[in-house]
Amino acid sequence: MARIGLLGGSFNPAHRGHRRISLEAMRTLGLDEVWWLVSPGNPLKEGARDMASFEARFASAERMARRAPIRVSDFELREGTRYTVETVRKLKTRYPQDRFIWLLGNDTLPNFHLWRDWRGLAREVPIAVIRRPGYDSAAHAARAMGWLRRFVRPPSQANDWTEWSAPAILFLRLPPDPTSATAIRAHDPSWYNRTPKSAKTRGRLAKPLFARRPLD
Ligand SMILES: Nc1ncnc2c1ncn2[C@@H]1O[C@H](COP(=O)(O)OP(=O)(O)OP(=O)(O)O)[C@@H](O)[C@H]1O
Ligand SMILES: O=C(O)c1ccc[n+]([C@@H]2O[C@H](COP(=O)([O-])O)[C@@H](O)[C@H]2O)c1
Repeated sequence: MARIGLLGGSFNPAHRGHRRISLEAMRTLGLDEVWWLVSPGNPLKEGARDMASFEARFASAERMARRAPIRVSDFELREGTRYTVETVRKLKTRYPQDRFIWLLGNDTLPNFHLWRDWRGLAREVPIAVIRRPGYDSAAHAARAMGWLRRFVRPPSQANDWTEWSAPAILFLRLPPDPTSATAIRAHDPSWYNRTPKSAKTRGRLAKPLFARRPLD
């Protein structure tokens, strides 16, 4: 059994905040790996004009994940899933021997009640929430927290998450990292026009990334 953290995102682009929170979560939750699930299209960001191509976002994630126990995955593109609840159900079916925990930044909590079947998602996997500067009060006042609050686990039990039955939600006490893709795009507005030229990346995308097990 591997203990796997799932970080879904647009990665538009990936940045050192993604890497840092993944490594910190790995340590705190006793994870073997973190899988970055590059979203083909966040259902709540449909039509976003500053969204780079999937290939460019995937390549940026691969660069940022280098030399870390982080796997960048195109699982959602291959499986045709757009909603996290579907993705997680497919992952659990595909990798029944592994245990998954969903990682998210607390900036996503205020809109979590808009995710498709978010209660169903919370029943599938425990959720670990990572603080972002400036989002604490909005996250705790989030509409979804009205229901999720009763499932909050103390940070002292973080390493025991595989023993929990979902729903379970844990607020990790990690040093907040201010990095954001929005700020990076504001600084370099043209990045999303670039597409990766590397044949290596095209080759990687052309064959199943998860042929057997992601780390094989
Ligand atoms: N610095 C950070 N600290 C904590 N969580 C983060 C951080 N950056 C991203 N995340 C989380 O990682 C996941 C994927 O994030 P995403 O790819 O959207 O990056 P982002 O910086 O939030 O992008 P954008 O600014 O475009 O919304 C989300 O759950 C998000 O909350
Ligand atoms: O399932 C949903 O309805 C849903 C709605 C909005 C966002 N998500 C997921 O949330 C993750 C973070 O997305 P983003 O764009 O904020 O990086 C990513 O995996 C999305 O697919 C999922």
